[in-house]
Amino acid sequence: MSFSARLHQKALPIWEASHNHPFVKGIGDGTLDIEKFKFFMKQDYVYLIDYSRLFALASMKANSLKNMALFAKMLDATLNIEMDLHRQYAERLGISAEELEATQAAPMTLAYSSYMLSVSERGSLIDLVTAILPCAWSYYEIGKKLAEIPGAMEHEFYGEWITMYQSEEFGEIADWLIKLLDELALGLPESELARLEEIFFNTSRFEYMFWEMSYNEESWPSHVR
Ligand SMILES: Cc1ncc(CN)c(N)n1
Repeated sequence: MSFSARLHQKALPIWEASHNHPFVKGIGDGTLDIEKFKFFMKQDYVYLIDYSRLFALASMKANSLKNMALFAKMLDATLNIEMDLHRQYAERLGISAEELEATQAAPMTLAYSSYMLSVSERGSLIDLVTAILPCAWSYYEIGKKLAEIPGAMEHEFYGEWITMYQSEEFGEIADWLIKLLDELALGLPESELARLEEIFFNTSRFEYMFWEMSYNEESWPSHVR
């Protein structure tokens, strides 16, 4: 079994909980309360700013010129394609790009981005790739699953979100990260693999918690905002 398949198997119960989360189901059947989606969009935007920084860091830590260029491409795709989806949704919701960028990160957003940044800054390239993989891979899986629901991609509000995450271009990023992880993991001792498994498990948990936070619109208590 490849290392990525081992990680996927270990985190499967968490991934399934994400797939079955009412937030995700609500996007799929079009019933999600727009206020919850608005909360998610704003938090996701500030999350993606730090996620983009990780691609810049990955480019610096990359082991070849080819991989440097690929990480630079992912940085560009996140800043200019994925985040553009957020800017477009924001416009439809009456939020300006400036307001979106000035969103105050909620505790869970801050915890997730800070965890990924600290693991990636302290560790080597494989730590970074392991930390970001659930982000790219699980959204692609969710996108594909939701796209199977008849009419979901044509939904007048949530259709574009599903169309983006099920896209071939988005899938290529996930596939490339999976392949790179498996290459980097070759020959590593079990103690190292187990340490990486913990990182993957943690960011999978954070992915679930991000849906949970968004569904409940959980931020700082109003008196300490
Ligand atoms: C929290 C989260 N995780 C993953 C993705 C997909 N890049 C995202 N936009 N937001």
